[in-house]
Formats: sequence, structure tokens, C-alpha cells
Amino acid sequence: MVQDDILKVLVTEEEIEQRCVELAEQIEADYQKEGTVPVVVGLLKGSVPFMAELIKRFKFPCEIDFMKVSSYDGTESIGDVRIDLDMQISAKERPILLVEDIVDTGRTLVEVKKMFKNKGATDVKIVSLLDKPDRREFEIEADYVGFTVPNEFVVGYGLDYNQKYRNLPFIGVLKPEIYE
Ligand SMILES: O=P(O)(O)OC[C@H]1O[C@H](OP(=O)(O)OP(=O)(O)O)[C@H](O)[C@@H]1O
Ligand code: HPA
Ligand SMILES: [Mg+2]
Repeated sequence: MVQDDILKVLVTEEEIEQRCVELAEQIEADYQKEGTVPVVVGLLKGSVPFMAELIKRFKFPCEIDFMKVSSYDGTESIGDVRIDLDMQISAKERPILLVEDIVDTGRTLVEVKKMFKNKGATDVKIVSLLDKPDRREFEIEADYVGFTVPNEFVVGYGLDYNQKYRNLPFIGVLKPEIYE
């Protein structure tokens, strides 16, 4: 069982669900005030479980789309973001709500936000399930954050280690022997 590889649970499924209710209310209030219909864009693959949990609570009109970007080649930065899979809806003159699983060094979101501005998006907001501020190298803050986590490698609820553990329903830290 994948659960057996977990050293400790940092955020439970119930805590994530409850936080999604609060985040959805906050996001809804902001978009209702602006009177705009955002394109909610999930960054694959990590955002999928969080995005599903969040958007089903939105009562305002929105469109959804996905894209996959890489800002690393292995552990080496490729400088810019590379688009592996682009979205279908045009971002031109649209407000964008980016959905992420984690803001770590900040490299991915700095580049993606820049890219959306270049595409002519009118506004780019970010909602991230997790924030790991101790690792930040690039100046960026999400507009909405689920939970702040310590400087540990976390998995679950979309977050992977070598593509595994995304299906765990909670956020946890792996046992050290899994890395060895
Ligand atoms: O703030 P950063 O240092 O840029 O790190 C955060 C990004 O890294 C991970 O993506 P990954 O490339 O592993 O893709 P994945 O979502 O498919 O796991 C994570 O999902 C974020 O997108
Ligand atoms: O802590 C993390 N876990 C999984 N993927 C990640 N990508 C950046 N940080 C992390
Ligand atoms: Mg990953």
C-alpha cells in the first residue's frame, strides 16, 4: 500500500476539503465584485485533485482549461518555461485563475504568469493548495493559499515523487528510506 511509505501526515483530507470551501467563497466574492468570467487553468499534473475539489464549489460562471509546462529538465533549469501541452481556450483579453498544487522556488509560476501577460490576459490570479515559502528563490506569492508547509518534500493530493503518490487523499512526508 502506498500509505505504508508515509512517515507523517501534514494535512488531512478533511482539512483540505474544509479549506476548499473557504477558498471557493473567497475567490467567488472577488470575481463577483469584478463581474468577470475567468478561465480557470489547472497546471498538469499536480493540480488535478485540488482543482476538482475547488471548482465544484464555485457558484459563479467560469470556464476551465489545462496546460502542462516544464521549467526543469531533470534538476536543471531550462531558463524559461516550456509548454508541453497548451490550453484550448484563448487567454487574450480574459482574466485567468491559475490553479497549482505548490509554490516552491516560485520559478514555474513566475514564468507562467509572465507568459499569460504576454498572451494578453487582462488579469492573472493564482490559487495554490500549498505554499513552501522557505524554498522561495523567485519573487511570487499566490493570491490564495490553502496551507503553508515546512521545508520538507511533500506528496499526495496531486503531488508526486517520481510520478507516484499523487493519488493519496492527504498531504504527507515520505519515509527517508523511500528516497534511498
Ligand atoms: O515553485 P517551483 O520550484 O517551480 O515548483 C513547483 C512546481 O513543481 C511541480 O511541478 P512538476 O514540474 O513536478 O510537474 P507535475 O505537476 O506534473 O508534478 C509542482 O507541481 C509545481 O508546478
Ligand atoms: O514538495 C514537493 N513535492 C512534490 N513536488 C514538488 N515540486 C516542488 N516541490 C514539491
Ligand atoms: Mg512533480
